[in-house]
Amino acid sequence: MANDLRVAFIGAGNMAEAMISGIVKTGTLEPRQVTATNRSNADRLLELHNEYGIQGIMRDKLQLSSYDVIFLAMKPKDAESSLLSIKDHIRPDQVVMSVLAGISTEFMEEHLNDGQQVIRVMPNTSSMLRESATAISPGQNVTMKNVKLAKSLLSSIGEVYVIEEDQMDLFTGIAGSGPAYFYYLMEHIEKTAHENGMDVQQAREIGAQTILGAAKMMIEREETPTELRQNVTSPNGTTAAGLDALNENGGGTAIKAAIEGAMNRSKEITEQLAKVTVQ
Ligand SMILES: NC(=O)C1=CN([C@@H]2O[C@H](COP(=O)(O)OP(=O)(O)OC[C@H]3O[C@@H](n4cnc5c(N)ncnc54)[C@H](OP(=O)(O)O)[C@@H]3O)[C@@H](O)[C@H]2O)C=CC1
Ligand SMILES: O=C(O)[C@@H]1CCC=N1
Repeated sequence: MANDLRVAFIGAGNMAEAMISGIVKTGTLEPRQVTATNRSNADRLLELHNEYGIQGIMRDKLQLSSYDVIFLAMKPKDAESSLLSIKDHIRPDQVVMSVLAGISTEFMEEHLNDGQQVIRVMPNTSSMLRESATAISPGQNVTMKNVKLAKSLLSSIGEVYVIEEDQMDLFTGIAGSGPAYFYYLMEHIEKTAHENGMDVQQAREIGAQTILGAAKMMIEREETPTELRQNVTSPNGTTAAGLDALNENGGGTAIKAAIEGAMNRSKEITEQLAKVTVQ
C-alpha cells in the first residue's frame, strides 16, 4: 500500500474502530495515514488516538482535500447531511467509501457532484481481528484503480467479495449483521451451560472453540454443511436428539427470519431515505 495514501473516517464509532484496528495493526497503513472524526465526541477520538496512534480530529476541522479515501461511517440517518457536507469539498479523483447499511451507490451519487467516485462497502466487526467478510459494490464512476485499492485496503481486515449491488441487502443480513447471531447463540449456550452447573467462562471457551472448529471445517474441507452435519449425527444418538429439538423449536425458521429481517430492514432504510429526499 502506498505510504503516502491518506484515509479519513467520518464517524469514529464501533465500525470505524474495527476497521482502523485491522488496517493499522496489520501495518497496511501507518497510523499517520489514518484520521478519524466525530461531530461531538472528542473523548472517543482521544481514545482511538491513544489505542492506535491515528489522528483524531473534530469533523469541522477535517481538511477533506488531503485524503485519497473518505470512509463514511456514521449512522444511515446522518448519511444525507454528511454527503451534502462533503460534496463541494472533494475532487472527482477522491473516492468515497460508505459502510452505511441501506445507503445505495445511487443515493451517494445523487447527493455528490457528477462523476464522483463512490463504493458501497459492507464489512463486519470481525474486521478488528482481520476476519471480516466484506462486500464491495462499486458505483458507476469508479476507476479500476480505485476498485483495486478498495480490495487491497479492505483485504487487510479479512476476505473481500465484489458483489452486485442488488445483493448488498442480503449480504448485510448474512455477514454485516451476522456476527450478532453467533453472539446471541453463544449467550444462550452460556445461559444453558450455567443453568446446568457449568462455569460461564468455561462454557464460553468451549462454545467459541466449537463454533471456530465448525467454521474452519466449512472453509477448509470439501464436504457440504449437510454432509458435515450428517457426519456428526449418529442414528438415535445425542446429535439427532439435539437437532430434533432445534427443528421442533423452529431453529431453521428462526435463522431464515433473522437473515431476512436484517435484509428487509436494509431495504427499508433505502426506501425511507429515498422518500425523505423526494419530499
Ligand atoms: N456496527 C456494525 O457491526 C456495523 C455497522 N455498519 C455501519 O456502520 C455505520 C456506523 O455504525 P456504528 O459504528 O456501529 O455506529 P456508532 O454509533 O458506534 O458510531 C457512529 C459515529 O459517527 C459519529 N457521527 C455521527 N454523525 C456524524 C457526522 N455527520 N460527522 C462525523 N461523525 C459523525 C458519531 O459521533 P458524534 O455523535 O460525536 O458525531 C459516532 O462516533 C452505520 O451506518 C452502520 O450501518 C456496517 C457494518 C457493520
Ligand atoms: O445494525 C446495523 O444496522 C449495522 C449494519 C450491519 C451491522 N450493524
